[in-house]
Amino acid sequence: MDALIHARGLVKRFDDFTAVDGIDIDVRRGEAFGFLGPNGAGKSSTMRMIGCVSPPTGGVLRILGLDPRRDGPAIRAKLGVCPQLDNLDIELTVRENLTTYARFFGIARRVARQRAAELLEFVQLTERADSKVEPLSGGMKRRLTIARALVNEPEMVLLDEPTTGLDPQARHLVWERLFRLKQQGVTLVLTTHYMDEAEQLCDRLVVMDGGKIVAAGSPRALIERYSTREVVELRFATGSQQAYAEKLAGLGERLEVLPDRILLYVADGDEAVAEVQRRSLDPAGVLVRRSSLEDVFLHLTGRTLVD
Ligand SMILES: Nc1ncnc2c1ncn2[C@@H]1O[C@H](COP(=O)(O)OP(=O)(O)OP(=O)(O)O)[C@@H](O)[C@H]1O
Repeated sequence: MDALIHARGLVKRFDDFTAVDGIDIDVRRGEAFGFLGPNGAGKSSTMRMIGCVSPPTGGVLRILGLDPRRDGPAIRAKLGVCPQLDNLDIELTVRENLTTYARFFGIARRVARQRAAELLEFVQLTERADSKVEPLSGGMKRRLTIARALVNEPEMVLLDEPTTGLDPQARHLVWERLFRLKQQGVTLVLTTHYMDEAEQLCDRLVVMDGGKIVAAGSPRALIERYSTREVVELRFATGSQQAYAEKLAGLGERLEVLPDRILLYVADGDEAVAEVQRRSLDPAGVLVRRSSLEDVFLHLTGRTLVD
């Protein structure tokens, strides 16, 4: 197996706090690999170790077959990094952000200009090439940061929460570009706390919580293993959720009581709704949907991903 990232028992400690608590991962060439988890799960700390900007405290870590403790500069030269917060140079134009960055990699000026033009086309910013960065929308800045991460034609691109803070339309544009990169065979490694992002983009992912991996696999395999086919969401206008939960006993495989709704895990949602009606429960709101990674996370940790 051609593992671009190989980690065994990887640990990151800050003083006496353990942010990453002995994780094992293998990322293969050409796949999109995700770290899914809530804030503070240890995703960014892991990414920073992979990006060779933060040394591991313990365990084994190999990136592109090299040792980050010894070969940091050589590894970084082959990576594209899209950090959680855009750190573009706001005094430069859109194009200059790419050409200037290219110089850090020793790319000749003429090649850099050509590559910048191609990348701006790719991220659909050609028309803004000569404008300053400041007035760009959040989505445009994100796309420019992604373009910048591609300047050195990296073997692997690291994206820390690529669409956090973007509106739905801007998120879709970013997803679409990342999907295109994936189709071109670029290995993508991303962190996210959005289950839909993980489902859309990742071939395989690990679910992290409290510095540990609590589950690993493809989105589909995780849903099949840890959830049911459908979920019925019930909202009750009055009375205690717990009292309703008791009346729903025996319905479906599993039941979760959240502060604002009850989730019923079932094979057939419509059948379950009919049974709810037979029991004269009369919920104020009913929604039948397919299981998602959110349900996997809830099942594994007892908490929702985004509170
Ligand atoms: N430099 C640091 N010093 C001390 N603690 C840190 C440091 N960096 C991160 N942590 C702590 O480690 C834990 C994991 O943080 P990390 O940023 O890796 O989580 P995350 O899953 O990426 O969450 P987020 O979505 O907020 O970035 C957090 O509790 C955080 O406060």
